[in-house]
Amino acid sequence: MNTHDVSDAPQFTQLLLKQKQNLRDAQSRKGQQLKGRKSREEIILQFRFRLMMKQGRADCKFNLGTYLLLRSITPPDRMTAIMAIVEDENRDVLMLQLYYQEEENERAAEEVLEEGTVLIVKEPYLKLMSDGDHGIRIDHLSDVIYFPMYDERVPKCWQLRLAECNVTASAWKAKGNDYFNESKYHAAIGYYTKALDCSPTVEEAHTLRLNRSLAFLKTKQFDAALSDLESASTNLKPTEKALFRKTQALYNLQRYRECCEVLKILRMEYPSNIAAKRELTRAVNRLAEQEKGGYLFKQLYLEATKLRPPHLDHSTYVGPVSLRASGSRGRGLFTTEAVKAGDLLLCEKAFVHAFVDTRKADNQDVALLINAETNSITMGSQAELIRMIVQKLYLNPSLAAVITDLHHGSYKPVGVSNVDGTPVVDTFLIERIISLNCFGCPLSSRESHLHVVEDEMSQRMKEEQFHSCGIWPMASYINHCCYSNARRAFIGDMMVVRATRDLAPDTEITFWYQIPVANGYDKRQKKFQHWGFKCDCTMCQDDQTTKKSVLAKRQGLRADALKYFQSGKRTDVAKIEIILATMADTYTQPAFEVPHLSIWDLQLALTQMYMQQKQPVKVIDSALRVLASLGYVIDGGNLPRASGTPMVVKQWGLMMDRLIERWVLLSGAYRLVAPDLEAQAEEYARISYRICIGEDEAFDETYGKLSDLNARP
Ligand SMILES: C[S@@+](CC[C@H](N)C(=O)[O-])C[C@H]1O[C@@H](n2cnc3c(N)ncnc32)[C@H](O)[C@@H]1O
Repeated sequence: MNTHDVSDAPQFTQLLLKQKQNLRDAQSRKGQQLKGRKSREEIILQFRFRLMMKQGRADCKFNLGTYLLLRSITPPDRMTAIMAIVEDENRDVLMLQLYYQEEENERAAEEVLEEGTVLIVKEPYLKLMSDGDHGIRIDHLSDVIYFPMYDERVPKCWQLRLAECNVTASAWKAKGNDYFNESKYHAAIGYYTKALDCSPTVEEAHTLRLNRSLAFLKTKQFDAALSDLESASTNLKPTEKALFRKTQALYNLQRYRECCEVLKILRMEYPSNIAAKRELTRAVNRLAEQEKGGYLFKQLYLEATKLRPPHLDHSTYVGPVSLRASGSRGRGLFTTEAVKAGDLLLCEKAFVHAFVDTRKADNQDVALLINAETNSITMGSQAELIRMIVQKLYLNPSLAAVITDLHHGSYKPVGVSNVDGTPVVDTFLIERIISLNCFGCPLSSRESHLHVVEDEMSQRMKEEQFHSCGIWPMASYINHCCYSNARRAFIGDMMVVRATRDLAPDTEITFWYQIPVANGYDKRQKKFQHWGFKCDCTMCQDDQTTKKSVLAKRQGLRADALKYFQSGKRTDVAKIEIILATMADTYTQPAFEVPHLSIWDLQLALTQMYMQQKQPVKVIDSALRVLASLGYVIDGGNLPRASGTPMVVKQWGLMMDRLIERWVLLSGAYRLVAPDLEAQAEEYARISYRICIGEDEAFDETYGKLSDLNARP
């Protein structure tokens, strides 16, 4: 949804075909033995040389067997994957590539695959690389088990520090502390764990769990930190540190109510703890957002402007909606009570959000993601999104279901969630989930709205495509409908979903996966192929049942109108009016039942012309026609009218960004000829703004900045 899909671009289609051929070739080699391999020395030398030159590319893979016991014999290199040369017990060597690892600033490659690391690779895939060499590719984090050097299972010939095998718990703990102090938290966790296995005293075990919990917090393993803190305090009174760490884990797992409760205890028991006071305020704010939708949207905007990546410290609010079955559409979100146009349905924090800073010229964060099974190629940060989700689920298994429950089409996930105490994260499942549920997003909808409004006619109907993207699990349950009743907006990594119409209880909420444009039924449906459905909304049905000759006539009239617009002659206005009236006659159903998609943007441009000609009465008539063509039913807005009659939107139609500006224009035009309607039109402008941008606290600032529209020449 709003991602940069380049599946149909000829230069990328070739890439997809090549990738598919590679996969077919790989499949045909499945189970074969390696032949004609280079010598051990040659492979090591080449890798060390590569390490210096920083080169290498990947292409295809096939299955080797059940598991391999390996030891790395070179320092690691980091490219897309972390790589090193590994040997088995027979001293055969190959390149090992670990994909979807933490970033260098989170965990150095040296810490993941230090020279001498011993590991087991489950179900290894042997990959033929583009340079003709072979490598072992690991896509699933849970396919690797690392053995610390002190582990008895490490083959004798590889054990370096046999003398350490009988060390006491306190000696292991001291080693853990050393690693912790060097910020090598994963190694520290390993040593604390070893110490806990060496029959520590109750006090020792308590300290070890406390120490390990901090290392877990540092490595974002919040589940494990919590579990340590809970078992550390079963017999003993929780210490100040333990309580504080518990609040950190709970906060990061977005368990704000529990977090507040622990913080209150902490405040009571240790009143001088200043950090706890600050944290309590923060957690209370998150709870108010989570339970009541109490957001200070201006604050959110400020944060989105300053933070890079724009990952805001705010929580998710699920409004009056619930997840239910939606017939052939699978599951969907439904209203649980009546809502008004503009009401908040969801304000969701991204589960993960991969940001591409469009102001940076190098575009280094943009990558191509090719899916040979779904025939799709996207450009953006989706590959990074896979890495982020895989990591987050691997580190915090309690969060797995939030993602794995999402729609994944025909993909059959593996049936186990845990092997040998390690969580199983199926990277290919995550990839499929991203492909069907990911949203492309701007830095903020306000920012992209300003572009839309400042663009001229040629840009108006362009689908917005973004390189930043994220997963918002709750919003992912919303199905598509061209004639939708909700819209999504973004403020940094927060998605705001509001109703675009008044909705009765138990109404299914829908929004656009792709903005509906007047380019015909087939072209519209093609965009949904990727998700495997056809839209059957009233507009799509109408397009399908309208005779081809009528559609062609409509297209012809549209082309004529566009020509007159381009000429920009004042005298052509009358001709455009006639064309628009003739186009309206090609529809058999009224716009309040089936919006007239071919007309609204032309009418919009006509309103602009009337505004430039300073004809307020015409502006009012034309702007109301724009709204009517999109399905709005408005009472009391047309002229002439009896003063004092209120203007009421009886039915809301399709919500397009540019309608905000039309309402602002209407407000300005009414000021001149029907002043009692000015405020009413402005109120509708605000509601429309709130829907499209997510909030209306910055409405005055935005429309002030756009200059006084009514004063434009
Ligand atoms: C992002 S998911 C939406 C939630 C999904 N219905 C579920 O059960 O989890 C997208 C999938 O929903 C279904 N879907 C969405 N809109 C639909 C529509 N208008 N008609 C039929 N199926 C639709 C398609 O299977 C699509 O691949």
